[in-house]
Amino acid sequence: MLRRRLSSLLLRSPCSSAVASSCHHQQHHLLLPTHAEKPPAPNLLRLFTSLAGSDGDRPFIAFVLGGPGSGKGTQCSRIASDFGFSHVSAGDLLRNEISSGTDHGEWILEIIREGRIVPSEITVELVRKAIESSSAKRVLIDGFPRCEENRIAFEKITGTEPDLVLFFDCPEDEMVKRLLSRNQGRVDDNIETIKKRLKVFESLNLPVVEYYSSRGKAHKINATGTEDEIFEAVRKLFSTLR
Ligand SMILES: Nc1ncnc2c1ncn2[C@@H]1O[C@H](COP(=O)(O)OP(=O)(O)O)[C@@H](O)[C@H]1O
Ligand SMILES: O=c1ccn([C@@H]2O[C@H](COP(=O)(O)OP(=O)(O)O)[C@@H](O)[C@H]2O)c(=O)[nH]1
Ligand SMILES: [Mg+2]
Repeated sequence: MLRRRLSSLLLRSPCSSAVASSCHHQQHHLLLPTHAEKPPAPNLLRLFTSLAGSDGDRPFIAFVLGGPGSGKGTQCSRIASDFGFSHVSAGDLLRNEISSGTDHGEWILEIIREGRIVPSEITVELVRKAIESSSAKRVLIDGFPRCEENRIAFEKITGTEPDLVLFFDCPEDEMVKRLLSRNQGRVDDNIETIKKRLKVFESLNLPVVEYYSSRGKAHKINATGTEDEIFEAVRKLFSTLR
């Protein structure tokens, strides 16, 4: 059961109490191309070589999605240093809100502790400001949007769609193993919260990947193997940026 690949699931799990009320449940079946199966489409190559995003003034934006523990943060650091991207982690922005003692810090902490999704009003603003304050021409948005409601709010408020979506595809048991040995003292890296996060990921985040897949923007990366092996697949996809 745990060994199943999330991308091949016909998602039927019922909404759990861990699911944010603002994000509704849908059924989805992902049919994504892997990089190995399919080289980047010509329009993707054009976008890469153009440096800026399709709106001219704004940076090239890549959303980086995948389940908890799939290696988003790890791979984003490497993409950032090898390909000149700025790395915006939505989870880190939220944790900064908690540690800097903002008004809503305790509320955000409770949501993260329960594995739920922070309302778009908070995250879209944090992500938007981070993009705006970055001088980089290429930005990775790690771990956002977490649900369709996040996606729609981001696109509406910024008037922008990502140029590219990376999806790290990893079996659940591997993600659980990685999270339980992450050792960063995170309140959500315990088995109870991890189970909730996996449910939220399946029911709310995978539909976002499927949406972008249907728009020809999502690229699936096999996220099993060593960090180096995974980065090799990522590197192939991004190498036209150099
Ligand atoms: N390919 C890999 N194999 C084994 N462990 C990994 C791999 N990639 C990342 N990790 C480790 O797994 C944990 C989760 O990785 P992370 O990048 O934080 O994932 P995410 O941001 O998707 O939750 C970290 O402790 C990281 O060092
Ligand atoms: O756009 C976001 C990003 C993160 N989170 C919350 O922050 C937690 C940790 O997110 P992060 O991306 O750091 O976790 P990862 O998937 O990298 O383990 C998530 O479980 C959510 O509770 C959220 O609500 N919205
Ligand atoms: Mg992360």
